Amino acid sequence: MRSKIVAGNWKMNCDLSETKVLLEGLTGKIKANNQNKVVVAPPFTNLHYAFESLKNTNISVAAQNINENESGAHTGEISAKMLKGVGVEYVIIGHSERRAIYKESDETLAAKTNQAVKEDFQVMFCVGEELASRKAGKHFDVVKTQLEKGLFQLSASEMQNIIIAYEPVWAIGTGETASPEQAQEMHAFIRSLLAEKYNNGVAKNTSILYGGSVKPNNAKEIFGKADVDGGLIGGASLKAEDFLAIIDSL
Ligand SMILES: O=C[C@H](O)COP(=O)(O)O
Repeated sequence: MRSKIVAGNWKMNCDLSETKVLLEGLTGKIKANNQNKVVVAPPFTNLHYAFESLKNTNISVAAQNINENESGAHTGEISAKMLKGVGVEYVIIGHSERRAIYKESDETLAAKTNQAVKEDFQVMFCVGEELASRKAGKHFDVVKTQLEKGLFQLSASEMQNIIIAYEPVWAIGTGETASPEQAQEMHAFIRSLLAEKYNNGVAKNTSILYGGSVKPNNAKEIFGKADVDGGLIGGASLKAEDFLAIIDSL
C-alpha cells in the first residue's frame, strides 16, 4: 500500500558506538501524530542492535544489500534468512553505489529482488541516471531500462512489496539536488510505466521515494510534489537532528 516513507541509508558509516548514539538521538523523538513510516539502514554489523533498540518504536530496520542465494559458498555475503533473523523488514536493492562500484548487473539485481520478495521483505529498489545520461536527454530511457530489467519480472501482486527510489546519481552526496520539478517529472514517468506494465492500481499504490542530497532545507519542497512519497536519505540521515527535521517535512 502506498505510504509516506523517510528512510535513512547510513551506507558504510557508524560503528556500534556511533550507532548507539545516533539511535538514541532518534528514539522517542518522532512526533506521536506522525503517521509516516521511518526506516533506518545501518551497516550489517549493527542491524541486530538497531532492531533490539528500536523494538518499541515506530522505526523499522533495513539492510543495505542482500544476497540472491539462499545459503552456501558465498564468502562475505549475507542471506535473506540471516536478515530475517535479526528483525530486518526492508532491503535496499540496486543502489547506484552497488551498481557502479560493485558492478551489480540488472540480472543480479533482478535475482536479488526475487529473493527478497520471496522472503517477504519490503524492497527499496533504486534507479537513477548518471549526469552524462541526463545531459544527453536519456534519463527516462535509463530509468525505464533499469526498471524493465531489474524489477518488472515481478507479478502485479508481488509489486505490493516494492518501494521505488529515484536517485539521480549526479545528486547523490554532491549537494546538488534534482529540482522538485525534475523529481516530480521522473516520478510521474515511473508511475506511468507501472500503469503500462501492470495496471492503475499498482501505479497508484506504489510508493516512490526521491534520493539525492535531501536536507532539512529542501525536503519540504521536494516532498510537496504529488508523486513524491518521501525520501531515501544518505548524508543527512547520519545526524539525528537533520533526519528528524526531514521526517517532520513529510
Ligand atoms: O541512499 C541515499 C542516497 O544515495 C542519497 O545520498 P545523499 O543524501 O547523501 O545524497
